[in-house]
Amino acid sequence: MDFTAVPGVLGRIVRERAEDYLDAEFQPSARPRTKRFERALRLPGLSLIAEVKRASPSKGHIAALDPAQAARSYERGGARAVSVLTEPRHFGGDDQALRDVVKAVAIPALRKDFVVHPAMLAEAAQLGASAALLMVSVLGELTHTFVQTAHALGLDALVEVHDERELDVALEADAEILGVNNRDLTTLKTDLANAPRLMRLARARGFEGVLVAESGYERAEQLADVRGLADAVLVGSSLAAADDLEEAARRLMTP
Ligand SMILES: O=P(O)(O)OC[C@@H](O)[C@@H](O)c1c[nH]c2ccccc12
Repeated sequence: MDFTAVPGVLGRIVRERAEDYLDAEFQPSARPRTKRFERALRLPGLSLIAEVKRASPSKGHIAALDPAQAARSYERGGARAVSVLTEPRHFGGDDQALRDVVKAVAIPALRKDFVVHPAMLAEAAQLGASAALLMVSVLGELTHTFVQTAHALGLDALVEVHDERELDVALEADAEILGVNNRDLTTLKTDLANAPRLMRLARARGFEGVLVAESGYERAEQLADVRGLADAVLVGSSLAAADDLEEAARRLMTP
């Protein structure tokens, strides 16, 4: 795969990840799909996917979280799933964080990384994740193949889009769980109107799967626009930076 055309900050990260996995071998081990992640998001009301995020390109250092402790706090605060960043250079993640979280909580875990190689999906399954993030901005027309690979490994795939063109690709790829990112990962600018707009468009085009609004949420009032539209919301920085993660999760989700 060639990622020279991926622009901005995203391009840099993706090329680094491609280099990391240059010699990786993909050894598929088929597993039945449990759809644990998908089912958690489909529970009545707006589901919270809370993210273990220690740093980011837009915020720099966020918090020196202990992943297991953080995930337990999120779970007590009502989170229905936990997202764990495993990207090491810009997000302070690692594989051990995911392993620790899976052991610590009963709710399903999402591997959050810049997936550029199928070996990263096999790894996600091995580490105990129930789902993996797939970004259309990175995978383009290969998204379909990666969705199929994730499913064959027993994983749910959260297919992320940021604009209308990417939405078309995701729908063509038979995504079952669609994430709309409010943040443009090439410029790091966030616009909270983006997720509601593209989620409405997805429904208008006949998408019947699960919808996830991603990024930039800091206060309960900001969720008004996605209630009744999204099945779930993915929140990282504002929760991770809080003194009391459990309380922050609960407060954010209380309308
Ligand atoms: O920290 P925030 O603004 O609450 O955002 C969380 C999550 O949506 C964000 O971390 C994210 C969304 N898509 C990604 C892709 C790669 C890395 C990170 C992300």
